[in-house]
Amino acid sequence: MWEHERLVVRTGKRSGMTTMVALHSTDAGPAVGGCRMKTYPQITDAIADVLRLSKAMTLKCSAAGIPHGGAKSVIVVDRPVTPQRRRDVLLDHADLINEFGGAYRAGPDVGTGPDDMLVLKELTPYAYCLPEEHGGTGSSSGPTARGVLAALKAASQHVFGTNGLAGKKVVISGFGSVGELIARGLEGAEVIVSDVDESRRTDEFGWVPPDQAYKVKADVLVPAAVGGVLSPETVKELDVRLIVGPANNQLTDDSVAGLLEERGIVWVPDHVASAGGVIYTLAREDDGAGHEAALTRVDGIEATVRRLLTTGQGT
Ligand SMILES: NC(=O)c1ccc[n+]([C@@H]2O[C@H](COP(=O)([O-])OP(=O)(O)OC[C@H]3O[C@@H](n4cnc5c(N)ncnc54)[C@H](O)[C@@H]3O)[C@@H](O)[C@H]2O)c1
Repeated sequence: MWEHERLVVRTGKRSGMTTMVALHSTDAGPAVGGCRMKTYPQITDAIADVLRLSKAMTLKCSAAGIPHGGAKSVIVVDRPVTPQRRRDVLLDHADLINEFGGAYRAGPDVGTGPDDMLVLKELTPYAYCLPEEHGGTGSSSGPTARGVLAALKAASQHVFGTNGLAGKKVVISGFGSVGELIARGLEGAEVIVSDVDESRRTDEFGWVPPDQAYKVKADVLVPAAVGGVLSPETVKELDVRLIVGPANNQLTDDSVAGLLEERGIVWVPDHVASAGGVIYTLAREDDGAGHEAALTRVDGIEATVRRLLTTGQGT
């Protein structure tokens, strides 16, 4: 069933590349979401991705109690992206954002960062997370990781009866900017990391090849790479008791939540665990909160997860 307010796909006049915005809902307020720059096998895969991700943003804002709806945008990488072409496609994308008249406000996502937001800002006021030297809050990876650690705190109390994960074995799939910060924040835990990029391997933490990350016997699994990693097939092979991570849209479909429950595996939905970045950014950039006050809001994810796990109600 179609449940989105709007989907607009455009061919950029400067770059010739395809960019799109999916507006899932503005019921709670103007929609926010990241701008993803990625290669897809087919254009229909990009459309499916932007639709799924925009819906997840509505859930994320709602669970975090943020007065915004959900949206997302995608820039489809279908040719080599030279610096000039990157700039051109970002300016094309800014034109598209402006078509929404403020109903969609974009931040960075996979494949984009604060410098890209600075380019958007040349043509649209609706861009978050500019570099700090340009008055923005920069990368949201730190607050996102902090939110996942807050979620892990509540969930470890619920599952293991422990205040933290000291002595527990934790596998992190995706040793990128958020995964690395989570690894460093897990005091006293045995941390095993995994990444498709071998160059991310470090002696600081244990290592498993990416195709083994969802099969290793451990206490906790942290999906911190891509979505669609929890499927009926992968769930059968899991040997963990708890899953909490930042990757968006971890389930291949909603029925997988039931399969995890049947196997006695506690899963904290990604729209709850990954909300630290958006909570922090909006607190600072829209509400004018200071750094510490914004982090206190991010830490509220711990109480949200505790409520979710004890009563089934996240908000
Ligand atoms: N950065 C944020 O503030 C934020 C906020 C909310 C959600 N997320 C989500 O969290 C996840 C991680 O974000 P990030 O900012 O750290 O991204 P990132 O690009 O810095 O890191 C992702 C890492 O995953 C690796 N990877 C890709 N495919 C993989 C696979 N199949 N198996 C194992 N590793 C794989 C990449 O090589 C990379 O090192 C993403 O799904 C992102 O959408 C991030």
